[in-house]
Amino acid sequence: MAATNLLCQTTTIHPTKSLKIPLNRFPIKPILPFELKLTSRLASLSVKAVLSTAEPQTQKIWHCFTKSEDGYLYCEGNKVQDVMDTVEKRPFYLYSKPQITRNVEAYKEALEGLNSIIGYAIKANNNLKILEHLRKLGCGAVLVSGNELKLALHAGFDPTRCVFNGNGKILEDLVLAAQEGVFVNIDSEFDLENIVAAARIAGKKVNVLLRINPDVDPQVHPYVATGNKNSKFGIRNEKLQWFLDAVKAHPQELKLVGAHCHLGSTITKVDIFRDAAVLMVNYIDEIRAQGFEIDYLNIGGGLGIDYYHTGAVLPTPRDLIDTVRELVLSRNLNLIIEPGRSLIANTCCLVNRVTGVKTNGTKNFVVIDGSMAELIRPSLYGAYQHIELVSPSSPDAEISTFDVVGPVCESADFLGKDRELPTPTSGAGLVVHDAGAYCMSMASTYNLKMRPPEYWVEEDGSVSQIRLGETFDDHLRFFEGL
Ligand SMILES: Cc1ncc(COP(=O)(O)O)c(C=O)c1O
Ligand SMILES: N[C@@H](CCCC[NH3+])C(=O)O
Repeated sequence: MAATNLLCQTTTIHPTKSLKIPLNRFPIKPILPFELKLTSRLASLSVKAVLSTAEPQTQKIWHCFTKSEDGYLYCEGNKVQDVMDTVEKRPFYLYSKPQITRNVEAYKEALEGLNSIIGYAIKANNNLKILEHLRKLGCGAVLVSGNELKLALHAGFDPTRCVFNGNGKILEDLVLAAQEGVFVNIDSEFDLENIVAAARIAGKKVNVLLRINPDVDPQVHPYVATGNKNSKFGIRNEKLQWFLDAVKAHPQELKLVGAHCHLGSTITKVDIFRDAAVLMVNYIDEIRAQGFEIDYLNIGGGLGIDYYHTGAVLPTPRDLIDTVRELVLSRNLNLIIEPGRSLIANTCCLVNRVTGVKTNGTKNFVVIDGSMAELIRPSLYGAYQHIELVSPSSPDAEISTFDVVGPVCESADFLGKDRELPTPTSGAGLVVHDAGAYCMSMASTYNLKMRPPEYWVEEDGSVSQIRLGETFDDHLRFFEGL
């Protein structure tokens, strides 16, 4: 595939600039000041970028997908149209492997001078090739199921750099975690009992962290908020003493090594992490005062990304780490972080083909072959993901406002609402950006839309398949021999 000089593009963003953001471009709509009734779809809102004191004066943002002046979309020097012409004719995910590396390097550089573990949250994307690459780059892993743990082991992750999270961990999975020496987060009274039982079965003492729910509002969609007091995750501080006593009562089974919190996902203000970290180090002081020698602060994941493609100033991994650095150093702690989205989301597009264009009453639709089955975030959270065509349209293509929808038999089956696009022709390529996190890993086979294949652009610019697409025969296999 043709390599061009369009490798990666860097944009320098100035934090004081005012941004014009169309109101229909907020990813998760039911939140805060943006729940306004629009009289015009094209109405826009002036938003002054709000900066925390921890944020730098300029930031570098990498884009691995770039548009050339003549209107073609490229991924690391590959024309996406050329990739489409080469691979199977069905929706597919296209990743940039170098971008994954760059994202990890950004975290590693930010963490210099700290003892730390980058625990990649496997739930964001569980492609085995991607996991192996992240492991080679030095990441640990964060797991929420026994199968994620098995996959992490399969991908070669060092289990002593893995953390097992979750509010409903089952005994069998905890036994495996205990055998392998994985850190386990205690989430509830029954969870603690199960971890004790697992330690006995495995004949191993388990390194545990207390998942404390600090009741800090992450200012995100309620479905992805986890650190406020009514959340199903973690323990409340009023119960802290009960858990400390329970750990003390099981010296053969449990070693308390740290405290964990995870506030939620898509967080775009580092002050939120700072507020939580202040509370967490205070808990750590209290816990240490009772004679526990705990060494780890785990601040979870949650850093958001620029889904809107507005060039907005968003906190980088460095901003996140800098905001907690002094707190971590002052208590001589090891820092664990659990990024998912900020490591993988911007490395990938879902590439689709336009099936046709239709108009119903006042609404225009672009119907594509991809759908909520391949990428559910817009349907589930009303999330915004940027959409564009991969090739230039003809000069006479009328620009209109479209809902971009799939073929699935649900009115919730949309990838984007009210998007301004040149009217595409049937067969045109259309991408949904920032599809690396919580897209393929949340894909389903609803309406028997089989899960799509995945490809990545390698460091040398070549394109390789990194997952086969599911087929109809795969579905039939579930019934063989029954
Ligand atoms: C406990 C825990 N850690 C890490 C993550 C990863 O979050 P994100 O992908 O937003 O970085 C999640 C998901 O929200 C989580 O629940
Ligand atoms: N699935 C969510 C993130 C959930 C994070 C897991 N606690 C999303 O797509 O944004």
